[in-house]
Amino acid sequence: MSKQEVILCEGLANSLTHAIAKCPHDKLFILTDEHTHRLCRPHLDGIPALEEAEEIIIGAEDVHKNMETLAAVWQALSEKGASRHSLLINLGGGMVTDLGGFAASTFKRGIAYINVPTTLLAMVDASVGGKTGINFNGLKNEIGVFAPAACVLLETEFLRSLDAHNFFSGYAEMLKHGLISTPEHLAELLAFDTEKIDYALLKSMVGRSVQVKERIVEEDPLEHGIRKALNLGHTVGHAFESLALAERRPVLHGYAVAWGLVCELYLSYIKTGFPKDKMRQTIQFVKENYGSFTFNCKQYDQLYELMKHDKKNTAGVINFTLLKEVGDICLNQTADKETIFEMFDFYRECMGV
Ligand SMILES: NC(=O)c1ccc[n+]([C@@H]2O[C@H](COP(=O)([O-])OP(=O)(O)OC[C@H]3O[C@@H](n4cnc5c(N)ncnc54)[C@H](O)[C@@H]3O)[C@@H](O)[C@H]2O)c1
Ligand SMILES: O=C(O)C(=O)C[C@@H](O)[C@H](O)[C@H](O)COP(=O)(O)O
Ligand SMILES: [Zn+2]
Repeated sequence: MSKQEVILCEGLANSLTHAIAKCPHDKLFILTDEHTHRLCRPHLDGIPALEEAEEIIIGAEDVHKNMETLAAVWQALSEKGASRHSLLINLGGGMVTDLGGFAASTFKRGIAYINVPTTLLAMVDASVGGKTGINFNGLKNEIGVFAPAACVLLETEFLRSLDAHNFFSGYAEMLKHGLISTPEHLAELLAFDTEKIDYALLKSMVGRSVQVKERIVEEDPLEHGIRKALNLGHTVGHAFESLALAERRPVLHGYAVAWGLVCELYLSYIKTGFPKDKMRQTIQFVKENYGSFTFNCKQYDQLYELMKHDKKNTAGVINFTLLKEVGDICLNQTADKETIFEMFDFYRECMGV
């Protein structure tokens, strides 16, 4: 997999113009969702390289990260005359970059694409690293391919229009990066004033956070080993997200990850000796900022079944990424059903569910 260029922009117009020039193309397409078309597309007005670009607009949020939307994007590319040599710009959050990246990398066996992430989550995580795909059969990212964007342009000015829920959703993936990197990075995240956002400081933290991901992806782009660290919190988090989707009470991905981190830090504490004080400190942050996902003990089996679909699993054995310490990662950890149910009991008790 080719190395991906990730640029923390000082001026999006210049960076985008250069990025487009580096991708020879016959036709240019811009993919947005209905919100980013309204809120973010105007930031690109007046860029000469985009003058002839065709627009493709899809529905917003994860309920649209599906086959129907994917087919609609293929259809639009086909009808608007895209060729093997066309270029797609994904302007949006992780939903747009995941689905747009998958549409691009499968259309005519693959056209180039550039990601311009507009949410915190997409900037620090989704737009980088080449995981693309859609949800299918009630499961997260069940269909997809590894296919990196030619270039990822991070313009943190977009974050000024993000609502608090989507801010915290992205912040959960930053916390995950803190937990798998260094105590200093985690401490900085836990101390950040999320009520009165200092956007200059946030920009530098976005830079540090995305670097955690970049370094890991560079070492293991196809998730044979260390990339599984980026999945901390997701074995349980994706099960929460799928259950919520099935019950028509969808939750934001980062919220599911935050609650998944609570569960998987507990597993880390009992199985790999993660320090109790650091577990409590992180859980406190989650309790204060994310509320809780409600479920009862009758749903444990359903969550367990969902976890059996995790992509890290082999031969039906549920695979977790756990921690011995902040930054000390234990891959390929398993837990029996009894321990997993004990973990759910812990979650419900400490989150007051
Ligand atoms: N590929 C990966 O490595 C990876 C990593 C993490 C998450 N993901 C996926 O990313 C998706 C979540 O991404 P997300 O959190 O960005 O959600 P999203 O793309 O659904 O965006 C959330 C909402 O914010 C709106 N929005 C986007 N930019 C905005 C802006 N600047 N101002 C105001 N509103 C804006 C969107 O229109 C949407 O309504 C999930 O599907 C998740 O599975 C993928
Ligand atoms: O980039 C990765 O690798 C990750 O695991 C990042 C996650 O935050 C992200 O949610 C990813 O889409 C999960 O991938 P999946 O393989 O568990 O579907
Ligand atoms: Zn994630």
